[in-house]
Amino acid sequence: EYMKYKDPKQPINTRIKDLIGRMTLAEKIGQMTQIERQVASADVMKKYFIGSILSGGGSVPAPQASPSIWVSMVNEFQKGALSTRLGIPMIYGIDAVHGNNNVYNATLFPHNVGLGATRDPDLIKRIGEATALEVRATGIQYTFAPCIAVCRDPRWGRCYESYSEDHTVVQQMTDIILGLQGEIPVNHTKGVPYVAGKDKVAACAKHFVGDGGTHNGINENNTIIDEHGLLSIHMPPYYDSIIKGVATIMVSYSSLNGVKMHANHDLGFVISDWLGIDRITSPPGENYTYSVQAGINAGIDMVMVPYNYTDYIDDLTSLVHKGIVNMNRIDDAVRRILRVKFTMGLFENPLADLSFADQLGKKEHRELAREAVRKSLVLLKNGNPPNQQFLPLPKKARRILVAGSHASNLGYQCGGWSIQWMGSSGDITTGTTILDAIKSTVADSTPVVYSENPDESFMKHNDFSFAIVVVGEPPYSETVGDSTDLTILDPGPDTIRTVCSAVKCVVVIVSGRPVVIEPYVPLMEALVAAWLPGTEGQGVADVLFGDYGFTGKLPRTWFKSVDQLPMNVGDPHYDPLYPFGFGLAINSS
Ligand SMILES: OC[C@@H]1[C@@H](O)[C@H](O)[C@@H](O)c2nc(CNc3ccccc3)cn21
Repeated sequence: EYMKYKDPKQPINTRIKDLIGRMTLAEKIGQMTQIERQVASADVMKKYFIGSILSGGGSVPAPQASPSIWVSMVNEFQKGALSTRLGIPMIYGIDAVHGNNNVYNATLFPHNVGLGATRDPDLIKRIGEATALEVRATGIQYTFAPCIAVCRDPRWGRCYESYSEDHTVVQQMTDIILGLQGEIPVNHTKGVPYVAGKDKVAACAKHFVGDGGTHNGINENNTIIDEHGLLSIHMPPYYDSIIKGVATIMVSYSSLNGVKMHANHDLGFVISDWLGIDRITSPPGENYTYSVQAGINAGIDMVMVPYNYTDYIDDLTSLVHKGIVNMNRIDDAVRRILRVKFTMGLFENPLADLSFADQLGKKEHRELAREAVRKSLVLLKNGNPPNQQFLPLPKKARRILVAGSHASNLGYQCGGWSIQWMGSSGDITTGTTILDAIKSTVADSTPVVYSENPDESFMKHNDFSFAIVVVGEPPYSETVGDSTDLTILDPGPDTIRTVCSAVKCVVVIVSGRPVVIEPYVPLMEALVAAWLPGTEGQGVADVLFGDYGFTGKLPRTWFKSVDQLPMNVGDPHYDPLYPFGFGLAINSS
């Protein structure tokens, strides 16, 4: 029989009103529930009216799963959702934060800190477009990106997920939303969620608010800041995201002046973080009923449970029956969720197909990533006076040495949130290491010798024209990445000392943030910040050997010593090694 909510010709508000009027409490609470794929099945979807599923970091249907395996899994769950009385489609979310990074063979773009160095919003928008296609290749319609944190202290383990310490750079980079979700039509009401269609995905501005301003960069900790500081530093990127039609906003684990954001009171829909409401109490989960009450009444619309969904559903149901959570709050939450699902056409196209399968890791996207790598490189030193500049390197040379822990390690150059939640070392996916990039860039007649950590004898008994030393940080995510010393992974410093005292060298730093480098700068001819470039290492060689110039500018202050932290551009005691915005160019004379 005809039902208004199923009619795409009806205005969205009419469809929402009609559908919500038909829904039972159980169906409404189901929409407010997001579960992890490991506890999901078609039967669970049908029985509990679940509205959303996610892949946590590294959670894949099979190692190196192909697009067709992903699509089959997503469609299996979707058929369960569609078999419910009202047939409300589910939405599947994943952290595609630098490409569809959990998926083998996906293009992994530079992490956000590197994209901030490009100062190129159009590039970032194109990255959003490519990312949307590679997410849809796996049948997924929703990504927990962009992270629009304004990281104020590089000791924070998630600082590489932040575009910049300067909110204006972060605001510029919210253009990625237009790539992920699609450009907003002129007649679309500003601030209302917008997702164009089958080749676009719903996005998620995160983590609301002040995640990048926690005390001493301690993850999930307390952001102590006055209203002016909050509204002038951390909030502005949310205005830009909402104006650009962002579909969802994820709440931060962190607290604001002692109040947990997950329990703090006002968008598309608001989603909690993983176990986010459990962490309202300390210890987490101590009083789950209270967590549900506080979270939902604070304005969370969908909870990323992600495992104990029957507790969540039972607790919320009884809170509503007791009138502790008002039905108006439930209806508000469900309306926001349905608005996103209707506006993105999920009711008309609930099932994925393989029409985007060839988008995964396709050449054009890798070339785009390579362009992003080129533009993300920041030249910090080039030559020791009175000599001429050292870079660009000649492609023809007698013999080149490539050394360092990060020269031939795809996992290291991708960083966290790469195939595994915390990333990992070695050949994690398809791509080009910096070593391979150098080899394919130099003249055929030029020998390239690779030694990860050569000793003095090796250096003494070998003759090189120059050396490229690639060192930096190991991959990390979230709290594991919190650091108070910010040192380069051993034996990086030794490699710099041993190689650069024996032959002229350029040091390339692969890191998620500024690291301790000041003691070694005098030893080197040139210094390049490469951040976390992702799979397309060719972009590094493109610039080192002069096929392209250096255009990157520091998106963050590079400190002299960690004792100076926190230290941001504009601070009175500003005494950096290299200031925010710094970046040398090759003079073409
Ligand atoms: O992966 C979902 C979210 C992510 O979008 C948030 O940015 C981040 O804060 C976040 N942390 C976790 C918890 N970490 C986790 C990751 C993989 C397996 C188990 C736990 C999940 N999530």
